[in-house]
Amino acid sequence: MTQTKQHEQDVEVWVGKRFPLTIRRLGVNGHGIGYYKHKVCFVPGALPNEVVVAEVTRVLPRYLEAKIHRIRKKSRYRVTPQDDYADIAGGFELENLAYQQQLKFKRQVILDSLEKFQPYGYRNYDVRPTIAAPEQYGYRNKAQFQVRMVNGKVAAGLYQPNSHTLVDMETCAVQMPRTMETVRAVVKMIEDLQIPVYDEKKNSGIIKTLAVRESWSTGEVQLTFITNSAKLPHKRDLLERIEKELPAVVSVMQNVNPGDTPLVWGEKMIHLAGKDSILESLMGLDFKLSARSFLQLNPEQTEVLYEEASKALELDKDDTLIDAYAGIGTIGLSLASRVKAVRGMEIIPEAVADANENAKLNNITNAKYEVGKAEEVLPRWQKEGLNFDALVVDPPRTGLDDQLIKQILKVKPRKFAYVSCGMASLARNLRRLTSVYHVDYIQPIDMMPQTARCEAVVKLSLRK
Ligand SMILES: C[S@@+](CC[C@H](N)C(=O)[O-])C[C@H]1O[C@@H](n2cnc3c(N)ncnc32)[C@H](O)[C@@H]1O
Repeated sequence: MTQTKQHEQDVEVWVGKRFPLTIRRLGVNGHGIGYYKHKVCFVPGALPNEVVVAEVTRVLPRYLEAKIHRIRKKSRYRVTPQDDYADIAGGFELENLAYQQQLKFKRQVILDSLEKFQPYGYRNYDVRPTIAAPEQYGYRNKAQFQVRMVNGKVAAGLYQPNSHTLVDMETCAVQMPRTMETVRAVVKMIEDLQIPVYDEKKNSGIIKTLAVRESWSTGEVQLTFITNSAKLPHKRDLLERIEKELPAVVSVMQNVNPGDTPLVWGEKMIHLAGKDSILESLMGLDFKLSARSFLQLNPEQTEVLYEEASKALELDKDDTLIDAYAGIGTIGLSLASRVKAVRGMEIIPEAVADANENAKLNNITNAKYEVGKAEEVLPRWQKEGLNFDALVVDPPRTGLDDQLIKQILKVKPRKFAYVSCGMASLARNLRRLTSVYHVDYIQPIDMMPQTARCEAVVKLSLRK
């Protein structure tokens, strides 16, 4: 195409322009994708095979973003979302799509990532059908909502996609009901007591975020105020009301995270009232859970995920298992009775303290956790003479660190399960891992219905 033609096409598109668009497929973020004059156009909420009238919301050099102005031809898989704001707030991209199709989409995301990164032999991988979640709503154990003033009132919720416009969420159907009841009650208390909430433009005010986590097994709730400073005005009145009005809240914490930072959590924790943790039970074990520690968001499906990790490892009594990126030790501890020893590492100190305490709590004497980066701790353990046969890794969405991959390729543990929540990083990591390992299968598991997020367990074995 000549430069002049390209230019003519660009000026033909502007914010607000409307045109009919056929949706060809869903992108990794769950947004509908169509092509307007050969340019990719992302339309949140639009489904494959639909024809919509799209209204452009953003023009970028390589693609367009648009919203649905009207649906001309509806997908037969379109369903009515339970949340009014499903199309407004970010994070519920698939709420319009029938659940069976959501499961297919999640498997397809894996296939697309493999196609993009092309790890060795990828065309022959056994990518299994996605395991469905038992509950498609009401499963999520943690609400982490920003708190701001919206139209003169205290609001708590999620941002609109690509913006800092907060959607005040009075309900949220994917959340466990008690997490939402707690958020709304606390919003009212903040409003009544006139506690200043954060203003990012002025970097003023105190309460930035509310994090509410509920234990699936015990019903205990932990409430954390994430604040702009260690000061919390009207603290005594606030804690009194929480105690009186919210009996399920057994732990109240404050996390201090000053300034306008992209990170939600800061380093400093202050214990405000009750216990400093809540108790969760998974796989027949009890787990103490601190506010900053990671726990899977769908506890019921977590048991399925860990069972899949266990299947992929095929452990036996003489194995030493490394639980890398361990969180509070849920994977390693749930497998400890099947092996000789478990060693694990994790970067959040409170999580490691929880993991070691959780071992004691469950009378597990063959498991030990350490604070540190997997890529640094593992080589040290090697130098100290630790031999291991089995490895489970469960990294954040960014995937495995390069140094860790190098180490794994050197040590070559026989049994290796990769639990992944980032399909692009998984496919990228497999490119390197497959120089030594064979991908026996990839098992997708739906941990987060209504969202585009995918989780998978990969069974790897040494190449012959
Ligand atoms: C996806 S979570 C998995 C936690 C745990 N396996 C579970 O199932 O609950 C990833 C964990 O890795 C930790 N982490 C992040 N980077 C790390 C690193 N370089 N080394 C060790 N742990 C890390 C995070 O703090 C987080 O707890």
